[in-house]
Amino acid sequence: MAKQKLVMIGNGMAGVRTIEDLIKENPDAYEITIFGKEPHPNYNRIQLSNVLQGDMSIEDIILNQLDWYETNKIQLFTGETVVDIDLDNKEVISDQGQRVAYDKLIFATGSSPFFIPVEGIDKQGIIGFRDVSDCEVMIKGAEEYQDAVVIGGGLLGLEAAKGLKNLGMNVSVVHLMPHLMERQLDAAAGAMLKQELEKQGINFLMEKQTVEVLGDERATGLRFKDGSEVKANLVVMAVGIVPNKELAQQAGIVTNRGIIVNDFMETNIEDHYAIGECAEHRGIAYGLVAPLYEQAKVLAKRLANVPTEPYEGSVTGTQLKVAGVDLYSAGEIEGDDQTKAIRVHNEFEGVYKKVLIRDNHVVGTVLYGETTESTRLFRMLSNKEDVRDMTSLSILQAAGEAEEDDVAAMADEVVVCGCNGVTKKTVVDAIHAHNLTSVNEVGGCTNAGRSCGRCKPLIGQILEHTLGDSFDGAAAKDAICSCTTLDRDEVVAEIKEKGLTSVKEVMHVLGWKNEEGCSKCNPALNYYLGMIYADYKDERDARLVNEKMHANIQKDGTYSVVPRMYGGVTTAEDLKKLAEVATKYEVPLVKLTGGQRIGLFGIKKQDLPSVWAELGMQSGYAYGKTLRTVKTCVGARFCRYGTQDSMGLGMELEKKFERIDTPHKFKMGVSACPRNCAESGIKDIGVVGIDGGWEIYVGGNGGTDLRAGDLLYTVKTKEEVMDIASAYLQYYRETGHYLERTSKWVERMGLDHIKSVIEDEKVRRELISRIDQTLERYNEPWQEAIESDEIQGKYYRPVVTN
Ligand SMILES: Cc1cc2nc3c(=O)[nH]c(=O)nc-3n(C[C@H](O)[C@H](O)[C@H](O)COP(=O)(O)OP(=O)(O)OC[C@H]3O[C@@H](n4cnc5c(N)ncnc54)[C@H](O)[C@@H]3O)c2cc1C
Ligand SMILES: NC(=O)c1ccc[n+]([C@@H]2O[C@H](COP(=O)([O-])OP(=O)(O)OC[C@H]3O[C@@H](n4cnc5c(N)ncnc54)[C@H](O)[C@@H]3O)[C@@H](O)[C@H]2O)c1
Ligand code: SF4
Ligand code: FES
Repeated sequence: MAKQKLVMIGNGMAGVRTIEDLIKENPDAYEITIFGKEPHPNYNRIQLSNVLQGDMSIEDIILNQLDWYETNKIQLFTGETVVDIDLDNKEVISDQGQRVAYDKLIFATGSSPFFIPVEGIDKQGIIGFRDVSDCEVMIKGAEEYQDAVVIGGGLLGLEAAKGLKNLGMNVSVVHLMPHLMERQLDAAAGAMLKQELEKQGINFLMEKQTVEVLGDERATGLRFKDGSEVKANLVVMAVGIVPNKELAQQAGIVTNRGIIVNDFMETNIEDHYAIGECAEHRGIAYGLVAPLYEQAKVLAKRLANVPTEPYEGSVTGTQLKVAGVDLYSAGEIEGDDQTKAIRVHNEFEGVYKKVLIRDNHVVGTVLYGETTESTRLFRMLSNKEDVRDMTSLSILQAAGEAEEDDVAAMADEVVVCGCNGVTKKTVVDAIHAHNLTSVNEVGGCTNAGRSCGRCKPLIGQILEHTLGDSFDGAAAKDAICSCTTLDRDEVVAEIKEKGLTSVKEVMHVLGWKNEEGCSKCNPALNYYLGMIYADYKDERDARLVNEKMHANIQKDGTYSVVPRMYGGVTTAEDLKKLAEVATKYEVPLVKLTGGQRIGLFGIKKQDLPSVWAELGMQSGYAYGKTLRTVKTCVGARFCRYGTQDSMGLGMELEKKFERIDTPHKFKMGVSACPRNCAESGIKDIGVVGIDGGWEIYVGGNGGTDLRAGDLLYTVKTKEEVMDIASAYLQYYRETGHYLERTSKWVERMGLDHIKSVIEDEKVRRELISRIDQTLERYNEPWQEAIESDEIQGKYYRPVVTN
């Protein structure tokens, strides 16, 4: 018997999830055709905020690669829009003139951004934030223009604003109401959010009604009802969305705000269904994936002819995906005469929690600054749990504890992944049935974690609990330490995705087993945070002892002091100072180091600040995971073989990159001819002068893992050396594992791959720009210690005991 033909209009998140579920129910039920207006396979629209913020690429957010469609024999037409439906003949008609017949038709057309109908709204430079192309326009706009305005201070507007800010624009958010996200937050939480985002450099224009877009062809600004104006060459509309219902409406299907469906996602015309944001169910068109995926399950079963419960609507919870903001909101926000509120407002710690209760049931919650209770409160809310026997404190505090501390105590029916409605039991069953050992594998099997990603740490804990020792065995190989099961890439991705900004926050949010962390993860997390955020405020206490002290501890408990001698060059003045200090403090050993400088060994901890003050020199970071030295030969200035100014280039390199944090220590060498007196062949970056230029070697190592450097490039000028060194160093910073030397990193990444990255002009420029931004954050640590009584008290004064 010929298969029935199923056509779906729209290749987005809700629609494709329906097809995935349908295939699981019955892979052979239909011959499936999908039309997608966008040129991409189905991708995770939720993560567009991360694409805009530069943390992910389009490739990273693809949910179904093209081979998924092929494997499942789905005919996919991308970049093709359905423009009409012939209901009588059951055919869809595309903008490319294609007619495709169907037995059943699904509308999965999503929504479009709402554009406020004001004068000038059709000018250039005004866009929504809905798809990949919008992201591309914004990213390009940020390269050309300075001033961006986002209209709408809701979820989408704030995520757009943060993305544009990260792209280096001046960003103002125009909001109609007195506080931000008024659909999700009350005034108190809204004010806290505004304050945090202002700290992050976003400007707010509250209670402003836009009446006109200024400018000729392109927007130059906005005018408001009160007569005031703001400059803007890029305007992002984020004032809500409108379901794409026109096609259905044209065809005679009943619509209201969206396409009206019953509890089985059926429209008023047989064999015609609607799913996702374009559908209106019991008066609601949802704009979050969790309810849409619930709808998808029901529709998939309906299409597969499998009995299903009806879809009766959803309670939704939301969070904002912006760095440094931890908020959660579900259900009612303000309450009424019948509701009682439990409220905690800790202004000192920036925490606000409100739970609304009516008739002994939680009906709403707003959390700001601390959201560990969100899953539990949401469950109480959606399950309509009776709370009459609970105290107000236990309603607030009971949440989170059991889940966090004891996965074993978590009931089977607890929803682990809110976006995808996956329970603990589903995860555990999948782990057993399919021998799953990683969070990604659980996602592949159950969908848990495949949307916003907030639940991934909890899935990790369930994996660990379920597999016990065998999980440790499977995960330990990659986990950054035994406090977590997450590996380096997962931790970095989570930090970016959730906008985590401190070591403690990472440990807390990602469910560290040991809340203080250990000596492995503390410095590693501090490094990764500093690598991700150019303006990161270093957490000194998270560092290893030598870096914390800014001096190398010796075997007898004393310290060494090794000041910078850029390029191994010193002066009589500096030598005199070193001699005076060595005499005054009775320094037991004055030694030339392997890196061409002079070290003072055996200095008492309490003498360190005064030694540094009297030397008046810069720290040589002989203790740091950073640039140590740039060894140079005398080069063309004095040596008869020298072809280049090796000392000049070496000093320039050292001055530029001193203090930059790297995954491990980093050494450079510059020799002015292939005789290589500065041992450039065994340096992390080694530069060798040749006639008319320089050779740049990378990945060399003269330590325990002896390795000769690989030739990366031959260039003509010093400027090119500086650029390549910048890009190379930054790429190592961004992809290296903490404590991985470049000799290992080059082998892991592959020299050809590194070359291809650096050769891409755009990528190279971006890497250089990021390292330049990061370099701005460093101060001279010895100077800081000299000037700060607090630092001296905390780190260098002896502890007095009575
Ligand atoms: C930046 C951003 C961040 C978000 N963050 C979150 C979040 O954190 N959490 C959350 O739950 N939700 C979030 N959302 C909302 C979530 O992405 C949507 O709810 C979800 O994508 C809706 O799925 P859908 O399939 O209904 O629509 P879509 O994913 O929009 O898919 C519809 C597809 O249909 C195509 N289409 C439309 N008309 C036609 C036609 N005539 N012919 C062919 N193709 C057509 C469209 O081009 C589109 O590709 C976010 C949305 C955005 C834009
Ligand atoms: N983190 C998330 O869950 C997330 C992130 C992004 C988008 N989304 C979804 O995407 C959809 C669109 O988001 P959204 O933020 O555009 O919609 P929204 O309706 O949630 O917020 C729009 C905001 O714009 C304000 N506004 C309306 N008219 C205005 C005007 N003329 N001037 C200034 N402000 C005005 C409103 O007061 C409101 O706060 C929603 O469904 C949302 O749930 C969710
Ligand atoms: S590397 Fe060449 S230029 Fe430099 S000191 Fe040695 S011989 Fe002279
Ligand atoms: S809660 Fe969003 S992916 Fe699991």
